[in-house]
Amino acid sequence: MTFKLGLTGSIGMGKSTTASMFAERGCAVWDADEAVHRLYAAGGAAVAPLGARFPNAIEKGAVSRPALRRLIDADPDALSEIESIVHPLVRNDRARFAEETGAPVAVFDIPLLFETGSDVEMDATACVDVSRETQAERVLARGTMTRAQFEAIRAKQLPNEEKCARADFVIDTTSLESAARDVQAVLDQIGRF
Ligand SMILES: CC(C)(COP(=O)(O)OP(=O)(O)OC[C@H]1O[C@@H](n2cnc3c(N)ncnc32)[C@H](O)[C@@H]1O)[C@@H](O)C(=O)NCCC(=O)NCCS
Ligand SMILES: Nc1ncnc2c1ncn2[C@@H]1O[C@H](COP(=O)(O)OP(=O)(O)OP(=O)(O)O)[C@@H](O)[C@H]1O
Repeated sequence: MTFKLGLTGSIGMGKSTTASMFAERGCAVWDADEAVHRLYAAGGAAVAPLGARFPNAIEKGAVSRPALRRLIDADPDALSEIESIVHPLVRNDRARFAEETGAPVAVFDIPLLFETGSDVEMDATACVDVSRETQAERVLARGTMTRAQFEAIRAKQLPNEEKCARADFVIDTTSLESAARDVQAVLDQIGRF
């Protein structure tokens, strides 16, 4: 049986970088954001059910995120309806991946692991952690969002201290060395390799 490790942490705290370190050590990796992009793309499993409820959200056979944003701006309750359609599809995608991978350990990179209650499906959970200053520097250095947008996304997520307190393992992403050391410690504890 594949051991399921849920990996989470606030925006820009190093989930993807840490997930790659697990992959380099033989783990299979599944990424929730990537799964949503796949489900929304033309031919993806979210297109028909979202289109049935929100016909305006479909453009060129795919789910349009700007269109969804406009719907949510007009009616904030739409978000929970969208989530009630999308989350079960994400959960199916994840379950299929867990069944099909032959890897001893599968890592599930899920930004909203605790917020969505997905942690209960995991055998263990890990949270990445770095100082707020470093987090802000790294996110803003990407140049993809303003400080206000960053703060707004952070405000929607559980505080990272809370995520780390709930997680079985904490991975310090202050440097690549500290993260690699903690990743190896997690794998040693899991004991599947
Ligand atoms: C409402 C939607 C359409 C808005 O999409 P959109 O990409 O425009 O906004 P979103 O809030 O997702 O992100 C805004 C910007 O911030 C970035 N961002 C948002 N959250 C994060 C995060 N945790 N880490 C990094 N970047 C983030 C996005 O890349 C984007 O550039 C979208 O969030 C959605 O479809 N949500 C329902 C599905 C869902 O719950 N997904 C979560 C994973 S299960
Ligand atoms: N251990 C580390 N040491 C040094 N830099 C790191 C480390 N981990 C991540 N970074 C840097 O921090 C930035 C954010 O990392 P990454 O993309 O892995 O975070 P994330 O949590 O997946 O982000 P998001 O929440 O936006 O998906 C990147 O520029 C990355 O190179």
